[in-house]
Amino acid sequence: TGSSRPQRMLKAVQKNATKGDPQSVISAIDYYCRHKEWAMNVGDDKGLILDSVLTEVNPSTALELGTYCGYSTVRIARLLSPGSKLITVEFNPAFAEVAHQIIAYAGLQDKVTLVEGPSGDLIPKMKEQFGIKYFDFVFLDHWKDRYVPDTKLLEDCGLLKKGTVLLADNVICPGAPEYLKYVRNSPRYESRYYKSNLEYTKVEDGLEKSVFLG
Ligand SMILES: O=C(NCCCCCn1ccnc1)c1cc(-c2ccc(F)cc2)cc(O)c1O
Ligand SMILES: [Mg+2]
Repeated sequence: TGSSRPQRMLKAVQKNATKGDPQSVISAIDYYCRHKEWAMNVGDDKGLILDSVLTEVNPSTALELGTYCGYSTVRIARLLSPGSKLITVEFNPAFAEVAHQIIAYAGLQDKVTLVEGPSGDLIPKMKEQFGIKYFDFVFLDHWKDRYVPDTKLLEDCGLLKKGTVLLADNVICPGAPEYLKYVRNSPRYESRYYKSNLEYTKVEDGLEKSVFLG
């Protein structure tokens, strides 16, 4: 049988990027997805917003929900200070397999723990299994109808502290209307919308940044 879109993306990285150079991996994926084959990476436009929020937060422990092929995993991990850790959760084994290889190609495997499985089951195990007290930063980029239940789960499991930053992708396209209502109406969050565009297109999309107030 033929290759998958993630496998073709990996091939493009292996062909066009330099091993151990995260920026070249990011550029190779952006070029491929803009000129050859669209894919649901956060992309270069929203990626710049992700970079700026990350640099501002400078998290010691970060969580990503929705690894896909590891594009945003590489964007996040390349900006982490020495000793900081990123845990990334992927439900789809085929996606996780490609992501492992792209993260390793970028040379960032020591900063990243990729966990396969349903986020709803894994979040309650974070403290015991990964020795996490709380997360300083959470990037939500998985199933859009899981943003609210998983945010509530993170609260209930005591994984958020005063000042933890949640950054959610796709709040306009495909959209996460319940999530926007939840964080914008809750007294426990201070939210702000960063307008941008859907990766590699002219369609509007954006990121919602929500600071947990404790
Ligand atoms: O569905 C998305 N992501 C979740 C993928 C599966 C997550 C599996 N998982 C991981 C952990 N727990 C569960 C997504 C979709 C689009 C999109 C936009 C327009 C369009 F026409 C088609 C698609 C753009 C994105 O940026 C996205 O992120
Ligand atoms: Mg997304």
